[in-house]
Amino acid sequence: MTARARSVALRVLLDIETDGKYANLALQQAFRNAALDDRDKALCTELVYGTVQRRRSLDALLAPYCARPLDDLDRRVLTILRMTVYQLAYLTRVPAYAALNDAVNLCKRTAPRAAGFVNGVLRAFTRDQRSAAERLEEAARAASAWADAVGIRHSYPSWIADALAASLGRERAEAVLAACNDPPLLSLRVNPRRATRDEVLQTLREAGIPASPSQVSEWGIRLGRGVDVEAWPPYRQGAVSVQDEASMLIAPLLKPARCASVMDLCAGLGTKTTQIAEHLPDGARVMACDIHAHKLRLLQESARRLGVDGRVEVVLSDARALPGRPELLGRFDAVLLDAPCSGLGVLRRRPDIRWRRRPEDTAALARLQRELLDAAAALVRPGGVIVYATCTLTRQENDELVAAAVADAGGRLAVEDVRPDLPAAVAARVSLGSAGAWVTPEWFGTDGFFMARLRRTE
Ligand SMILES: C[S@@+](CC[C@H](N)C(=O)[O-])C[C@H]1O[C@@H](n2cnc3c(N)ncnc32)[C@H](O)[C@@H]1O
Repeated sequence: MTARARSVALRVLLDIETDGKYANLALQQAFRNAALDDRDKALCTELVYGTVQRRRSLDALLAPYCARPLDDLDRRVLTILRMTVYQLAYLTRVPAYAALNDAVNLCKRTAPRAAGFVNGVLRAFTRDQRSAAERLEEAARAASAWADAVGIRHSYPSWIADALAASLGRERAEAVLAACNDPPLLSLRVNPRRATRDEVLQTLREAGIPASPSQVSEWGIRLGRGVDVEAWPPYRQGAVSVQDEASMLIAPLLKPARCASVMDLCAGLGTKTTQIAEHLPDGARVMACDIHAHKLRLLQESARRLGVDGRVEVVLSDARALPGRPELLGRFDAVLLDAPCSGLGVLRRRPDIRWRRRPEDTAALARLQRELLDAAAALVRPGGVIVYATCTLTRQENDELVAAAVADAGGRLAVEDVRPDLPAAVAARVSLGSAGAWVTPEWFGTDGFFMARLRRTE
C-alpha cells in the first residue's frame, strides 16, 4: 500500500464524511483527478470502502486508546485514525510500521498540531498484544443491548440490527449482517435467445475466466473474479446480462412464457424487463414504466443489445398514475412490481448505504409501495398475477404490506405459494413469511430479496 494511495483515500473519505458525497462517486471523481496506477486504485478503493463499511467497529477499536471522546476529534484526525486502524485490524498484508508512518505524515500535512496525538494513539494500539478480533469482541460484549453488540461486531447502526431481527430472528439477522460485509459476487444471466448456459460457460473457459453454473438460477453463471464484462464480446453481442443470482428468481414467477402482455411498473434500468422479454412468446409485449427518463433510455439500450427491443415498450410515468389510463385498466396477464425500497438486502454493494438510511425511511417507503401495489392490482386482468418484490428485509415493506393489501382487497387478491416455481435448492432454503418468500444473503452469497405472488381472482 503506497503513501499516494493512502493520501488519495484520505481525501475521498473526507469528501464522504464532511461533504456527504456518495462513496462510489467520490472515488470516481478522485481517480479522474489523481494519476494512480491500477494497483494504487485498487488499494485506494479497498481503503475507502473498508473504512466506511467498518466505521462503527473501528470506532469501538480506537476508543480505548484515545483520552478524548472520538466525537470531539477533528474530522481529519479521526479519519486518519480510522483509516489506519482499518489497515492494522483488517488488512493482514499491510506492515504496521508503514501504515503508522504514513498516518503520521498525512497528519503532519493536514492537521499538523495533532501529529503527536495520532502517533501516540496508534502506537498504543499496536503495542496491545491482543488481536483486533479479540478486542472488538470485548467491546461488543460490553454493550448492554443485543443490537448494540451486533452493531459493534459487524459495524451497522443498531436500528438495522433490530429491523432485521424483527423479520428474521436474532440468529439469522446476525448471519445476514455478517454476510453483507463480504464483497459482492459477480454473476451473469444468460439470454436463451442468443446462447445456452453451457455455450457461455465454454466461451468463458476458453477466455481463461473462472466461472461456474449458478446453484440459484438455471440461467445464472457465477464468475470467480472481477472481470471487465462489458468489454467481453459475448456481452456486447447480447448473450448475457449482469445480474445478481437471487434477482434472477423474480421474473420467472410471472411465467412470462405464458403471457401475451406484461407490465413492469418500476422497471429502472430494465434488468428484469429484459429477462421477461427474453422469455415471452413471439408477438407478446412487456411495457416498462419508470419515473426517470434516463433509466428508460438505458433500458432501451440494453433491450437492443439483447435483441428484445421489439418486445419492449417504455412509458415514462409515475406508475401510480397509470390506472388513470382506461386502455391499461385490467389489461395485463402479469404485472411486476419491483418496488423502490430501503435496500437492506443489498448492503454488500454499497458500503455507505447503512449509514445513509434512516429508520423512518421504511414507513415512508411502505406508503409508496402500497400505492404502487394498488396500481398493480388495477392494471392486472382478472385471473392474472402480480409479482411483488423488494431487495429489502423489513417486514413492514414485505409480508406486512402484502398481507394488508390482500386483506383490504376483500377476496379480490389471493396469495400464491411461490416455492413450486423456485429451483429446488432455493425452495428448500427460503423462509416463508405470511405472504411471500425471503431469500437472504448468507445462504448462497446473493443479494437479499423478498418475493410474493398475488392472483387477481375476479
Ligand atoms: C428497485 S428499482 C427497480 C429495479 C429494476 N426493476 C431492475 O430490475 O433493474 C425501483 C425503481 O422504481 C422507480 N420508481 C420509484 N418511484 C416510482 C414511481 N412512483 N413510479 C414509477 N417508478 C418509480 C425508481 O426510479 C427505480 O428505478
